[in-house]
Amino acid sequence: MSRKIEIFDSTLRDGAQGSGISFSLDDKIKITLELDSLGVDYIEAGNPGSNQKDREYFEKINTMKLENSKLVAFGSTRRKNSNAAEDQNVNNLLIANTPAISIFGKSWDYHVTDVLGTTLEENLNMIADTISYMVSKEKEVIFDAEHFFDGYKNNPEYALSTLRAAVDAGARALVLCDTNGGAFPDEIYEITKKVIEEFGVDVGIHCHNDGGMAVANSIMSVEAGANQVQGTFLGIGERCGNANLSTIVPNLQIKRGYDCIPEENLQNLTTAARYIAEISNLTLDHSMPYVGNNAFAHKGGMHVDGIIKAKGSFEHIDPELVGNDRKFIMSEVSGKNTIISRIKKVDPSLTKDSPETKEILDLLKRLEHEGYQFEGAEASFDLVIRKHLGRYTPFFILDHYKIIEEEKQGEDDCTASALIKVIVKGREEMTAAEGNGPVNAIDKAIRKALEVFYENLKDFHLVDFKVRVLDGANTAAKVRVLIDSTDGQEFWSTIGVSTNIIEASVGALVDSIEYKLIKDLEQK
Ligand SMILES: CC(=O)SCCNC(=O)CCNC(=O)[C@H](O)C(C)(C)COP(=O)(O)OP(=O)(O)OC[C@H]1O[C@@H](n2cnc3c(N)ncnc32)[C@H](O)[C@@H]1OP(=O)(O)O
Ligand SMILES: CC(=O)C(=O)O
Repeated sequence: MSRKIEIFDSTLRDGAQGSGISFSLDDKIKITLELDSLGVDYIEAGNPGSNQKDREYFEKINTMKLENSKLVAFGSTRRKNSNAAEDQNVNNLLIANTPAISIFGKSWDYHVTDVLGTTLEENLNMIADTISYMVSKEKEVIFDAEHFFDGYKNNPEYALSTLRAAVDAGARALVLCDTNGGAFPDEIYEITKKVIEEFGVDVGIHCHNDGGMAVANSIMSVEAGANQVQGTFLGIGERCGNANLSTIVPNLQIKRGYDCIPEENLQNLTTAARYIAEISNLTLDHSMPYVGNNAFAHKGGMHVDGIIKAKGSFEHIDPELVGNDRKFIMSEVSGKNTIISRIKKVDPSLTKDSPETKEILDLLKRLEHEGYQFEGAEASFDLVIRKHLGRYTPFFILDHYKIIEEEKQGEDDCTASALIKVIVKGREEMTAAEGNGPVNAIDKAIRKALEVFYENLKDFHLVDFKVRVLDGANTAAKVRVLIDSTDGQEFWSTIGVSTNIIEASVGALVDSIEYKLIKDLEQK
């Protein structure tokens, strides 16, 4: 039987201490339900002594039923020279009505004297008094020993005495915190081992990432015997963040055989990470291990060739295990194997050795040399393939366009108008539109003209527009425009390159509309 490691998620508490993170009440509820369905053991969801939103959250979440996770409220030991039963913040923890409570207390003597401003003895009393009060209220208490590793290195006897005070008062688990995030994996391993030998109770690990080692440190603590890992789901948190659970869980479960979340839920890891990023209003780092968009993306031609021949040749795990996908990225460092799967979508009879495949690869490399970058614009590359293979009949011709830019005073945000003429099946259509900038105006005018012929363009819109100046900053430099579009079902990206920004934008826009029309026709 594999050893059970409790997964303790603090996205909603320590994650919320990350710069730029602000969860609404609704966000907190959604993230809680997602973590519960993934099967994490504990969700530390807030500090009811800190703010009204956290108090409202506990009120609301307590009306819902969680299937897998225990809710935890978080707060400090009582204030110095007082009494836990009369401490407002301590009592606020009880209002949260959670089965478990995390109490954090000081374990570094320097913090006791210089931050709390009290005696070493009084800090031990604060720990013992607060925990025994919570235990008397039938709470499961998890003691977060703040700055434990720094404290241990400075004064091991005192750091251990804080843990002793917690255990004697009834704490169920001792969590060793690398609060400043500067410890090394070997130190974490040695110190965790000593604590486990000394106390024989459940021990957890809580690491911050200031030295870039939070994941490695958490894993070394588990290897030393810890059976709870605290972290945040995407590694968000104060300063450089917390240990990233979306990396730790698969590392422990797939690579080391520990039991972290139900086996069948591992394949939901990527979806959960993307959902939590969306709710947190974050762009998920494409390179994030296991769950990032590029975690299994192959660009080098030889790597793609290797993967096609032998799946394990350039991947540490099968991406499906964590619900992620393998991707091949088109670029000037591609080989024939990278592009053949896209060519086959247009003409299944072609193979890697067909002359057309070599011609398209050469064309790709030439276009990339001219400034195109198909890595982020695969829809445009599909059109390049179709055009080269003679499998492309344009749905429309943009005969000409004219842009008038306007300097307007006042509130009106329309700053440009476009006049365009399109030809569809021999019929001409002229339209004009105003927009917030020339690209917006021309986009509106083309759509207005084409919707007369193609009703399905009504549900299509642009979601992102990026411009990059190529070869230096002079005014004759080329620009590359990338447009992301969606019709609510699918996202696609197209590219245009020119010395003229409007021309580059129109190129990307026309490709995007053509791609949508071809896609819909073929799906009929
Ligand atoms: C390592 C960690 O992540 S610990 C968690 C840190 N998280 C947060 O700080 C977010 C939530 N915090 C808050 O909302 C606020 O700090 C509150 C409401 C809890 C407290 O606010 P205030 O009462 O105004 O105090 P403030 O935040 O300015 O100062 C912290 C106080 O807590 C005391 N304190 C700090 N740690 C502890 C502890 N473990 N036990 C008891 N008291 C503590 C400090 O000594 C200081 O009190 P003092 O001014 O009397 O010396
Ligand atoms: C408790 C906590 O968040 C820390 O020590 O980092």
